[in-house]
Amino acid sequence: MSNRKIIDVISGAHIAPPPIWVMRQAGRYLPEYRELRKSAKSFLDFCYTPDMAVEATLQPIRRYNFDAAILFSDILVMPDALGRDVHFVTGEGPRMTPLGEGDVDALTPNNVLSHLSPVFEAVKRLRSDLPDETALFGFCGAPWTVATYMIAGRGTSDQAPSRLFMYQKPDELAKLLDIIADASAEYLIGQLDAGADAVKIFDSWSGVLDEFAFEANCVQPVKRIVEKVRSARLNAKIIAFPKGAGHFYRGYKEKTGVDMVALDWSVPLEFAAELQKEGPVQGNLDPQRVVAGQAAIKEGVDRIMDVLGNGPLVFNLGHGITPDATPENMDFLVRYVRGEI
Ligand SMILES: Cc1c2[nH]c(c1CCC(=O)O)Cc1[nH]c(c(CCC(=O)O)c1C)Cc1[nH]c(c(CCC(=O)O)c1C)Cc1[nH]c(c(C)c1CCC(=O)O)C2
Repeated sequence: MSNRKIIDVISGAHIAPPPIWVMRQAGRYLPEYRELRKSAKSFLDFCYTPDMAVEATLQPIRRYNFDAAILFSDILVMPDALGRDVHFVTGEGPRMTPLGEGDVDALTPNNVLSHLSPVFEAVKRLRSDLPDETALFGFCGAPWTVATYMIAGRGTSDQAPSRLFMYQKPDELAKLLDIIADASAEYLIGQLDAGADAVKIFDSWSGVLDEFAFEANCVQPVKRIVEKVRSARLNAKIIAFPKGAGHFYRGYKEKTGVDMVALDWSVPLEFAAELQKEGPVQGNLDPQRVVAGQAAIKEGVDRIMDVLGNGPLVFNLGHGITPDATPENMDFLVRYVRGEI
């Protein structure tokens, strides 16, 4: 047993009430985040300034004493470190020049660790600033999800440009996924060495692929990262979030080798209970319930706890909290899950 509950659950323990943290727990629903954000030149500057990244990470811990803090950063620091021109347009999202002819070969994987050294500095400071019982998570994007932004140059609703790229340039895609996977493994090892207790791989766009493409573009690259990280750091705790994987959640833990799988809110609870027999699960409240208010939160939490509460569970939302959720509703969620109200 460790003194960090979430780490015990990731190792397979059942803890009641379940430990809780929330995807995007540092973010625009918090007034103190919006205030801090104003002082940053750009979103990437925010991520690369350890003082700011540390402060943003700690804000939700001060308010809600979550059982885990997640490093404040973004999955798109990876294409930035690989030499693409990443920027964030306020109110719209990330932008970069779509990959063109020869661009994959021109990526700069050897620069990644030095480019991302401010992130390691933030992790180091966080581990010493956080309460001892609060776990610290590092993270990266999964290769497929990161690749979708690099190929399209922006977020799209169905990743049609990346699916087309996959059929037209399969070798180019395979090369790209390998480059991102290897750089991401190094990046996660760096975060673990700086003090992260566990790392999470976000595959937010795994739900747009057929069974063959899911296996090749989501399962295999995540497995590659897990193997590389574990060959360097045997006991690394690794979580993955293959959002929208649906049926493909079955067996995902075993195939990739991760310790815990995060579930989106579309996963039926009875199916989630079967997945929980494969190992610990995290999830999966619809974030809109935290916008809607107390009745919606109670109903959703009760349903999850009825079905998943007797096994290894980390309570979380099924995706990130949205900016229109209120800090008061978040407070209610945390206290309700902890049985304080
Ligand atoms: C796909 C993805 C991205 N980033 C991330 C993912 C995977 C998880 C998911 O699916 O949500 C991951 C991410 N992004 C952010 C974190 C920080 C840690 C935390 O969860 O609190 C994490 C873990 C901060 C952020 N990343 C971003 C913000 C908002 C930007 C701002 O504050 O100006 C935050 C707090 C920007 C971002 N970053 C990304 C997009 C599409 C956007 C724009 C959409 C939006 O604005 O919500 C890419």
